[in-house]
Amino acid sequence: MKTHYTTRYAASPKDVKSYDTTALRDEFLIDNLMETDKINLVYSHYDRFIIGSAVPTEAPLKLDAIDALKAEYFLERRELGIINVGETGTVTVDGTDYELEHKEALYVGQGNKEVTFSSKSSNNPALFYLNSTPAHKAFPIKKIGKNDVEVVELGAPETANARTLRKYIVNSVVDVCQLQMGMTTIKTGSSWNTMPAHVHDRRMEIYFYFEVPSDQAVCHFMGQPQETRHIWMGNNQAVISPPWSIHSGSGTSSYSFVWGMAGENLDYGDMDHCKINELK
Ligand SMILES: O=C[C@H](O)[C@@H](O)CC(=O)C(=O)O
Ligand SMILES: [Zn+2]
Repeated sequence: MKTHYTTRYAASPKDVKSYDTTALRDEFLIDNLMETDKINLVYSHYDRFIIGSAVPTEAPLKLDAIDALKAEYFLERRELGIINVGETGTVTVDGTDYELEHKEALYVGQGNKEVTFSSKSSNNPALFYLNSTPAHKAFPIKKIGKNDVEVVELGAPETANARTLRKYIVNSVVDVCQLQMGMTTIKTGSSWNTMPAHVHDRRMEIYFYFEVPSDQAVCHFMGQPQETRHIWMGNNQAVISPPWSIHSGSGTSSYSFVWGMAGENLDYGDMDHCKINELK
């Protein structure tokens, strides 16, 4: 079995105030993604969101039903979003192949029994980033190519937050139960994502940072708006944002990240914005 998983529990903001660097990283940082020939998953108790990666080289990798699900197969009561941030690869769902090029996505609805991942070239593998949430309705599988995404330009160079946001898995593009996923790329010369910061107490969120140069980093900010903490992050690392937490980062270079969320509603724009000069 090549599907590995660890569990993360939910934390109270009262407790998180007293966390030191190690405790904060142990609880919220995910730093074992994109290991080759493995499917690595984190089962979070926030909205029972699963974060993971699949990097097949020579042999395909099969998504197993991890014990935490107590299900016959992984998608028995779940839906899955996949974004390929590597080279061309194929996701096979119950015998049907879906080829995903760099930055293409696939939505796989509840009830599909077998999901496997393979790469076109074992030397330049696909890097499949995975987000999965509980689902109570079976929606059709849909591939989201580069031209299917909704593109939004945000920010400005003067405020160092000029960025392009691409909505891949949102309910105006694909029918979903509760999963939302997209990708944001910071423009050269800008550093901030999600500034002004926001919270959405109805939904948790995961940021997966990639395209971070190996000698650079992103300083990710979390916590209640008047009680923030930071986590320094490198390439191919993800961070869990509890519903009560801001999620915003500033990089030492340009970078990209995949955002994924789930919870009470499917309204992407439902955010409570924080005043920048009131953050603490
Ligand atoms: O709830 C929405 C999410 O936090 C992200 O989509 C925000 C983001 O990518 C950005 O502003 O740069
Ligand atoms: Zn958000």
